[in-house]
Amino acid sequence: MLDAGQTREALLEVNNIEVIYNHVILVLKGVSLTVPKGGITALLGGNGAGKSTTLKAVSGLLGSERGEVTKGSILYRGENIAHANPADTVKKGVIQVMEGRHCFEHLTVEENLLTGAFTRTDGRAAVQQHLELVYEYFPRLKERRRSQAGYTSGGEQQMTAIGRALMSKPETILLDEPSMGLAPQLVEQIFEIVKRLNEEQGVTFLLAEQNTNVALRYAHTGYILENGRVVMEGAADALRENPDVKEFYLGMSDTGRRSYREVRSYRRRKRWLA
Ligand SMILES: Nc1ncnc2c1ncn2[C@@H]1O[C@H](COP(=O)(O)OP(=O)(O)OP(=O)(O)O)[C@@H](O)[C@H]1O
Repeated sequence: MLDAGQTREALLEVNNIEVIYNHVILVLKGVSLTVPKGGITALLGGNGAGKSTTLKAVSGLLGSERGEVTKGSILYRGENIAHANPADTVKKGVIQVMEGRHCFEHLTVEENLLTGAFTRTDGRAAVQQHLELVYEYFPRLKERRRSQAGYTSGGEQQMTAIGRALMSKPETILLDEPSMGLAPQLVEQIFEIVKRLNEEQGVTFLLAEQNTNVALRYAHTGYILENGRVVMEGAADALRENPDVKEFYLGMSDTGRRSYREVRSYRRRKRWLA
């Protein structure tokens, strides 16, 4: 199972991109990554590392925040989408679920889901059928379908946000921090659904997470970002066993406290990359 992320064809290739906000704030300093078709790829790193910015660069949402890809390319199925508008990117099959859910609070859960189908041209019957499919994955949303989204729980709002993205019939979902603010049991439930959507519906995921532990248990491959650069990448199981990842991102170590010398060499590497 863990080879899935590594052996399949590349769907999305981010090549050495630089992103600048407001013409002056350099945030991504040459990020490259590959998302294989049918895989779950995790983008990891602490606060402000550049995870959301990377996702927005792919989905085309940077523009609304005065951000811009100033170098490099973003190839989706070989076509450069680095400067595409978000609606065109959705039509190509790539959609982002923003951090913090962003439901339309005054609309019902079902109305929220239906807004996700706005780029579709395959007719109401197909949309209705797809809605039922979304409810199969999120039975809780079916129960809550007539509730105003603003009055549903954080977990239900996260489900609504993912369900709404699914309504566009995406090939790839860019999922930003699905675990944010949710209890561990709910986080696990959401990741289980991600896994099923990946395995049963073939949806490719690129997910940004601060929760390294859960992300590396569900992803096939991972990239760790620090300060706008990729500092480590590899198969998820290899990253989970990596002593630096264990110590700095999973809060554990094989050998108890690691020696100052080892920590220093890691820091030195970080400085080198900075
Ligand atoms: N619209 C913006 N204008 C200026 N700077 C921004 C903007 N959005 C993000 N940044 C800066 O870019 C850097 C990376 O932010 P980003 O949100 O991509 O990080 P992140 O890894 O997703 O972290 P978090 O999990 O906290 O969202 C941060 O220093 C942040 O302050």
